[in-house]
Amino acid sequence: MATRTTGNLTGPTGGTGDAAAVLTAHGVRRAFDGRPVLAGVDLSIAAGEVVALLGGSGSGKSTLLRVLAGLDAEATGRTGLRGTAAVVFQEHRLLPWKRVGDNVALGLTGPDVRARVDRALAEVGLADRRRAWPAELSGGQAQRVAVARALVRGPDLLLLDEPFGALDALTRLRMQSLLRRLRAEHGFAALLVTHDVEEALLLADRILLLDGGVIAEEIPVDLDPARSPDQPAFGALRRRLLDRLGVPAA
Ligand SMILES: Nc1ncnc2c1ncn2[C@@H]1O[C@H](COP(=O)(O)OP(=O)(O)OP(=O)(O)O)[C@@H](O)[C@H]1O
Repeated sequence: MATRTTGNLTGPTGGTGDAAAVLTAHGVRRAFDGRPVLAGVDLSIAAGEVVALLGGSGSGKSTLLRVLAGLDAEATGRTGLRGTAAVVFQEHRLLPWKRVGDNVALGLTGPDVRARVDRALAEVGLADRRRAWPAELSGGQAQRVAVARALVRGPDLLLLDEPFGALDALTRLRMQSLLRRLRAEHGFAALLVTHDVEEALLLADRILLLDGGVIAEEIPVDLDPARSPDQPAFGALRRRLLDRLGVPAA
């Protein structure tokens, strides 16, 4: 397992002892202006596993994801990534002066780039928008391009920071089902930051609750793959999570 050496994050290069893990973190800490936000986070994500990271607003979810993505030079602790990771943020972050296809191709090299881009766009249902400009896309389409841009790299791990948070409810449902399909087809692992309990239950194999700067609770989602919110077991887990997050029953 390659170990991150960005900023103050250090660790052994030979592995962390967690052979099946695609991502590990040990004792990750981050403070802003002397105020600790991450106070020693430990986690491990197995190859192909989808883990949702839930927590109240300001609990440090996005901070943790940035650290795990290698985007925070100030964090301390140890992280390890096996293979490649790609990140999708809440905003699509497409370059407005590049066409859709060129956004997806960004940084790729080789004779088959065009074919890979076409395949990735087809997988997110945008085969016909390769020459469009980002400004010509709806919010949902732009976010699909962001997913294609991640997918085209063949990632072992997707780091998803509220990827559907800015979308309307219907588009959000469509994107959730797209992610489920892509995951089934490609088998990537994912860490999904969300504050939507239902989204976490629909997509994740396991839920981590971030509270007080640490992973305060880990909840396995023992639901069948064809899960749906109207199943009693789904409802029971939802209630348990909402209770844990301090949301009173209606
Ligand atoms: N660059 C920064 N400078 C100063 N404080 C920051 C910075 N980034 C995050 N914080 C603070 O760290 C805390 C955690 O922020 P973070 O965005 O990680 O929380 P979150 O759980 O993702 O929240 P939300 O669910 O509302 O998006 C907040 O109090 C935030 O104000």
